[in-house]
Amino acid sequence: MSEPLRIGVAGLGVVGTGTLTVLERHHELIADRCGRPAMVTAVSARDRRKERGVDLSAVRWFDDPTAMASDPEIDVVVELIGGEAGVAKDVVETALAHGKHVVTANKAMLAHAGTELAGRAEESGAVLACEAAVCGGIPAIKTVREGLAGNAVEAIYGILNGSSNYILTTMRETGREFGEVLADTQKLGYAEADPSLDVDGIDAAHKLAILTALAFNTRVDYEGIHVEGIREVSALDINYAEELGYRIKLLGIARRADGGIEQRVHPCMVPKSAPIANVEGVNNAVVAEGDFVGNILTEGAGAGAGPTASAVVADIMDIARGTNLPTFAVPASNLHPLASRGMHEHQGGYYLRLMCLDRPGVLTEITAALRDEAISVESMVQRGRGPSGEPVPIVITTHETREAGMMRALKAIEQLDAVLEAPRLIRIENP
Ligand SMILES: NC(=O)c1ccc[n+]([C@@H]2O[C@H](COP(=O)([O-])OP(=O)(O)OC[C@H]3O[C@@H](n4cnc5c(N)ncnc54)[C@H](O)[C@@H]3O)[C@@H](O)[C@H]2O)c1
Ligand SMILES: N[C@@H](CCO)C(=O)O
Ligand code: NA
Repeated sequence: MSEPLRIGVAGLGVVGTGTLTVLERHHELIADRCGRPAMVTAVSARDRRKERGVDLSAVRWFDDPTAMASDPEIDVVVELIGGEAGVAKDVVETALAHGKHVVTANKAMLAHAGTELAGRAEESGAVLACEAAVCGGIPAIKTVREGLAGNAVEAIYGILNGSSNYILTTMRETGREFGEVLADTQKLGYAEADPSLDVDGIDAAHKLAILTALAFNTRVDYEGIHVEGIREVSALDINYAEELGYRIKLLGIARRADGGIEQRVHPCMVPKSAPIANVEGVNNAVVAEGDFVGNILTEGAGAGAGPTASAVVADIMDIARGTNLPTFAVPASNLHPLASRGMHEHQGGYYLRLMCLDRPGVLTEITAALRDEAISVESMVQRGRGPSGEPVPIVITTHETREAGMMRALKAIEQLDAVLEAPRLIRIENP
């Protein structure tokens, strides 16, 4: 058997201790599959005395993870500290500068500096691997980079944030409102330290930025993503969605379209019959559309110690086997600039919910605003009548139309005297 691969782990939180556990428990299996052992020889975290349930007696401890990243006795640095910049990025840059391979789960860092870091890895001949960064245990990166290598990818999309999916699922199942369910996510162990990263769509956008680069061989362009979260989704909209045959899901979508690639994260109404509509709770799912293979859906746990560590260890094993694949499927120097397609050019169907005074002529005013933008109504629901002066919901779905026109129509509708609250708009997606 060959020399052991020597691993330094920076960060011993949920994913770090999970990674140590997998490497310890499957020591023999990993050595058999790789033809050499993979051994953690050094670690770094903030608190040396903390009890973590893993045996650290035989490993070297570094208070400074950057010092560990330049240690000549280490072959692979596993960065599991987190954070868009700061110490995590210092660790990765230091390791790559010393020609060491890097495995990371840090989607925030890669969304902002992925192209640059992949370039540094290429220059030093090192691997920068990040399967754990995109939907934890789901092999999303391997599926696109390796399994679909012979396909042109038309689109990649999915449920990329488990906390938001849990909130939407629970709202639907219990009829509770967003604010009441939000607190539950903290107990799941899935939420980011700052839960607004989850519910405002930012975490999903971080992962989408990485997937887009992989699928389309483009530079990572987080700034080009249109991002909306789920705070505004109400129990009322979830009920209407059910009635109309849809589920509301927070999707991250990157699709080739005229003039470039559309990248967006927002709540979507998807037909209940679509496989992705039935991915519930904390689960994630990624769908890739390849020109030869068709649609591939992978579903599973996008977070948690075991699933995320499973992906970290798979990357470590690639390195142990001597596999050196580019981070984003092509060498970083060959990544194309991404021609971002603006949201105003998006074409799709829309769900609108308006809270209106129930009086003669209101519907005519609303449909006139839609007609003026050549928007064709697919269905309209107005039911019930509240106490005098109370708003009643009017729900409209439209046929496919251009977002720019829809936004103009919405502005006109919002200004009508009979429309009492800001209209709610949810895009309809037919995956
Ligand atoms: N938790 C998940 O399920 C999950 C899933 C996918 C990706 N990730 C990503 O994995 C990474 C780690 O997440 P986590 O949930 O394990 O975080 P965590 O907060 O549980 O652990 C972070 C660890 O980093 C250490 N750390 C912080 N600052 C440090 C410093 N200056 N020097 C040395 N160590 C330091 C902490 O002591 C802690 O051990 C993040 O990038 C996160 O986005 C996590
Ligand atoms: N906060 C993330 C964790 C995994 O990236 C989620 O809820 O999916
Ligand atoms: Na993954």
